[in-house]
Amino acid sequence: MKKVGLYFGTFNPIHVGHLIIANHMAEFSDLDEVWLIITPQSPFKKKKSLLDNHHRYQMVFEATADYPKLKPSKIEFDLPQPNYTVNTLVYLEDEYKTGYQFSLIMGEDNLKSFHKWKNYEVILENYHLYVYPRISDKEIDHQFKDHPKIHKVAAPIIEISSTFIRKQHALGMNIKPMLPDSVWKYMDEMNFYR
Ligand SMILES: Nc1ncnc2c1ncn2[C@@H]1O[C@H](COP(=O)(O)OP(=O)(O)OP(=O)(O)O)[C@@H](O)[C@H]1O
Ligand SMILES: O=C(O)c1ccc[n+]([C@@H]2O[C@H](COP(=O)([O-])O)[C@@H](O)[C@H]2O)c1
Repeated sequence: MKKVGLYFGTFNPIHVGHLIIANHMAEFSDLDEVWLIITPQSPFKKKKSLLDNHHRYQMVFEATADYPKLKPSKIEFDLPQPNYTVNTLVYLEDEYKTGYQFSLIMGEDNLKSFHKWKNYEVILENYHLYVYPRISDKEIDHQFKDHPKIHKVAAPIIEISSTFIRKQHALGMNIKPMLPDSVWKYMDEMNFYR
């Protein structure tokens, strides 16, 4: 049985914060692999300055190329938008009928709004959540505190966001250390976020 952690994100673009979390989960938890699922349209996000799915996928592909336990995934590309995670999980279970055990990876910030996700109770009934620390003022809903399916993983906190990277890059600031080299090169050559 392969234990796979699903790490969903817009990845517009993927940055070292994402990569450090994905690698930490693959190396230091009981997960065998982490799949980075590029979400075409996140339910709570606006489409503004959103790069084409395939470009975002290509950057995740480049970022994870040297990490055999990290795999980019296009599975949401052909699913209805916005992409509700519960629907993707149903699709995944159908595609990978045997030999896989899926779990979700999320930051503490997302856990704090998890009660607003579509059918979150169904997700929690069927899947384990691996939660890493994130800085935010909101409180964790009492129903998620000490929950047997929610596992805290002490991954490092790296407060970088794709929004910051896009904005500062457009202003001509040097954001190079925040991206894997291959991602920086691809983004620069393609003139993204200028
Ligand atoms: N620096 C970070 N450290 C850990 N987790 C992060 C970091 N940045 C984003 N995440 C989380 O990783 C997942 C995928 O990130 P996503 O690309 O959707 O967000 P983002 O980087 O915050 O992008 P944006 O700024 O465009 O909203 C989300 O669950 C998000 O909360
Ligand atoms: O299913 C939902 O209702 C739902 C609501 C918000 C977010 N998500 C998932 O969580 C991922 C990270 O969310 P975000 O908004 O922090 O980028 C996003 O890519 C979606 O796959 C899912």
